Amino acid sequence: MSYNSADVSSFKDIWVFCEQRDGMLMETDFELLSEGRKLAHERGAQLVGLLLGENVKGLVKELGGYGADRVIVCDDPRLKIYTTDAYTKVICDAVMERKPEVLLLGASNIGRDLGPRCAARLHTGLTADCTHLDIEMTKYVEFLKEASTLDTEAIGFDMQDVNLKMTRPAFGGHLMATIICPRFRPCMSTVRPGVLKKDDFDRAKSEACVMEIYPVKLTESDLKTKVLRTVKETRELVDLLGAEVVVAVGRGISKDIEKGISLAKELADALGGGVLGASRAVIDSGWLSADHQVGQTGKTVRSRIYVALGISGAIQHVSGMQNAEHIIAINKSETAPIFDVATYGITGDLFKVVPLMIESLKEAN
Ligand SMILES: Cc1cc2nc3c(=O)[nH]c(=O)nc-3n(C[C@H](O)[C@H](O)[C@H](O)COP(=O)(O)OP(=O)(O)OC[C@H]3O[C@@H](n4cnc5c(N)ncnc54)[C@H](O)[C@@H]3O)c2cc1C
Repeated sequence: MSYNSADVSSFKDIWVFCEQRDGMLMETDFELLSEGRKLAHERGAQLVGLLLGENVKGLVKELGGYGADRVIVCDDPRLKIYTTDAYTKVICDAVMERKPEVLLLGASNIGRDLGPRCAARLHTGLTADCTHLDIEMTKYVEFLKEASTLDTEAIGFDMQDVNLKMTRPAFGGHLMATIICPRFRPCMSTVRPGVLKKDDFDRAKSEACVMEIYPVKLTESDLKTKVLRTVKETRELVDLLGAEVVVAVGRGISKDIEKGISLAKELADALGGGVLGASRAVIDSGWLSADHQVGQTGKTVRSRIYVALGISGAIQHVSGMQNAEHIIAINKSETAPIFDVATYGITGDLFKVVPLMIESLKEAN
C-alpha cells in the first residue's frame, strides 16, 4: 500500500471517528457528523463514520441518522475497551488504505489521546480542541468569478487549494486562531464536545446508510498494554452537557461558600431540575469538583437557561456558556463583563437576590 501524506490530491471524503463506550455512542459523534455533513456537502464528498469496538454493528443506523453516508466498522474483541495502541493501529491502517481528506475526532479523553498519536503516525497535522470548522472557499470563489463554467478541471482550478479551516482559542483564550493544514492530508482536528450543533435524527438517512466491515489486522506485538479491569468512579458526575438549566457559581460566593452552593442548588431545583456549574476559580479553590467547571478548560454548555452567580465573565468562562439560550447574571459589580453576554442582568449581592428569586419561583409554581 502506498501512502504519502504530502500527495494531497489522492485524498478524499470526510471521516468522523465515532466513539462508543460500552456499546453506547457519544453525543459528540452526532455533533461531529452533523458538522461533517455540511463539510462533505461543500466538498462534494462522502461523509464516513469510523466505528471501532466489539459487536457494534447495531450502532451503524444511528450514525446514519445524523448524516453518515457510510460507516466503516472495525469489529474485534481486542477493540471492546479502548487502548491507545490497538485503536491507533487500526485507525492508521484504515486511513493509509482509504486516504480520507479530513479526519475529525471529539476532544474527549479518548480523542485527545488518540488524535495526536494517529497524526504523528500518519505524518500530518492536528489542530486540537477546535470550536469551529469551515472549508476555505476563498480561492474557489475567486476562480468562479472569472470562469464561465463550474468545471474546475476546465478552469484549471486545483480543488486541493480548498482547505479545512480549524478554529480554536489561543493565548489563554484571548484570541481565536484559525489554522489550516495545506501540505498534508488528512486534515485532523479534535473538536470540543458541546460546541457544534447536532442535527435532528433523520430516519430516511438512517435507512440509507451503508455499513462496510473493515478487516482488523492486529498482532500481539501491536498491543503493548492490556486492560485487566475497569473500576468505575462511584461518585455521581454532573451532566452539564445535556442540561436544560445550569446554575453556576463563581468566586462571588466566597463570603459563605456553603450557603452560596446551597442557594445555587435550591435555585436550580426551583427552575426545574437544574444542574450545578462553576467557574474555574471555584474548582481551583477546591469548593466543587472539576466536573462542574464551565468554560474553555471545562465543559461547553448549550442550556436553555444559564444563571451566573458571582461570576465576573472572563473570556475563558464565557466561551463555555455564551451559546446558552437565556443567560441571567447576578453580580454586585455593574461593570462585570458577564453583563455583556447576559440576556437579563441583576446588579446586587447574590446572597440577597437569590433567596428572593427562589421565593418568587416557588410562589409561581
Ligand atoms: C488557559 C486558561 C483557561 C481557563 N479556563 C477557564 C474555564 O474553563 N472556566 C473558567 O471559569 N475560567 C477559566 N479560566 C480562568 C478565568 O480567566 C477566570 O480567572 C475565572 O473564570 C474567574 O472566575 P470567577 O468569575 O468566579 O472569579 P472572579 O473573576 O474573581 O469574579 C468574581 C465575581 O464575583 C462578583 N461578586 C463578589 N461577591 C459577590 C456577591 N456577594 N454577589 C454577587 N457578585 C459578587 C465580583 O464582582 C466578581 O465579578 C482560565 C484561565 C486560563 C488562563
